[in-house]
Amino acid sequence: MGNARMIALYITISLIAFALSKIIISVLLYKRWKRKQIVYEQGLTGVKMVIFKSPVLQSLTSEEFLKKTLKLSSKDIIGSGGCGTVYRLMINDSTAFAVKRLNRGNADRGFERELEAMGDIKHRNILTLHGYFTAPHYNLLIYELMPNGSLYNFLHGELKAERILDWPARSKIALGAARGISYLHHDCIPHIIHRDIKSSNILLDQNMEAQVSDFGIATLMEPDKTHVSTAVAGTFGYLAPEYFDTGRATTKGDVYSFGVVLLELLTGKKPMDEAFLEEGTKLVTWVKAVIEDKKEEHVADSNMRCCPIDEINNVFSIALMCLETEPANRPTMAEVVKMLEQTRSKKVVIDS
Ligand SMILES: Nc1ncnc2c1ncn2[C@@H]1O[C@H](COP(=O)(O)OP(=O)(O)OP(=O)(O)O)[C@@H](O)[C@H]1O
Repeated sequence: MGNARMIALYITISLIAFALSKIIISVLLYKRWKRKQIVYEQGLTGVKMVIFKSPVLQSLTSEEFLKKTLKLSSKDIIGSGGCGTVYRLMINDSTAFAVKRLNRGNADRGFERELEAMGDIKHRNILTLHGYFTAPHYNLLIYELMPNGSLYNFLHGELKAERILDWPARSKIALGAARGISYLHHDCIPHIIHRDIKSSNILLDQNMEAQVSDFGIATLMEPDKTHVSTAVAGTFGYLAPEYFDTGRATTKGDVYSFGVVLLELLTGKKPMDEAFLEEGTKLVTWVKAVIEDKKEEHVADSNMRCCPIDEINNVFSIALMCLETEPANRPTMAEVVKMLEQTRSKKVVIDS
């Protein structure tokens, strides 16, 4: 009798737990669905626009947004890359977005789920995705517009001559980018591998704070593959050596690419600078040789006005750790953040 009662009690508890879990999952799914606002959907033409609710977008009407998006033309282009073209979308004098046109159409549910997951990520060092637009022959991603463009443009592009980045600005960008990547690796569930860390994917806001962009793009472009190929999963000069053998993107591969970005910040040189190619070398090999000879201050970018030697040498050492040939010997991004923070705080102690 006692046993029968116990069994009945267990069954009742299990049923209540099952019902409760169903209710919780439904509430969570409903909340997620509510968070999204479908601005426009036209089944016949296969066009759909989804804008994630946010304070920035509250005052905009769907028609206004859609009309302006469809009017984008070559005069609005602000950049282009392997996956598509980026446009400036001016809604009014005070509101603007960056719209990235991906050269693939026919979004499936997996593509949309991926974008919704990207829209959920909120971090001060990760570029915010505000929404997307799908059409039969192309897709658009709607991002926050970064007024200062990319780190690449400051170090090697048209902004190089106009505005020189001093060491404090570079050190702030390095730490911000490291925090953004660390957030993707360690705090997002499931964890996210960026796959294409490079200076053109580190954008700069109005305060020259780094925002990491383009994560997930490689997966979006090749949705059916278990791993992504070199053509879209990374950029030569930034790819970790093991990638050429395995073809697999890993968090330690991101750490290696971040090490290359640190060298770019320290030396002001491109990873595959023409001068290196002529000599049959590359930035990483060149810097490793220089550091072995303990001559790192000779390769620090002479455009940085003040050069706190100790701090710069520390960051060279952090870059070298990231660039270890054996992935297991590289630090995690969380460790890189800690080391960069310690380097900066040491400087404050010395300065004060
Ligand atoms: N949100 C944004 N705000 C301002 N400028 C942007 C934004 N997104 C991209 N850009 C600019 O557009 C350029 C091209 O970006 P895009 O991501 O298409 O290519 P990429 O990262 O340079 O190369 P690839 O896509 O081949 O890896 C960037 O280098 C940057 O200057």
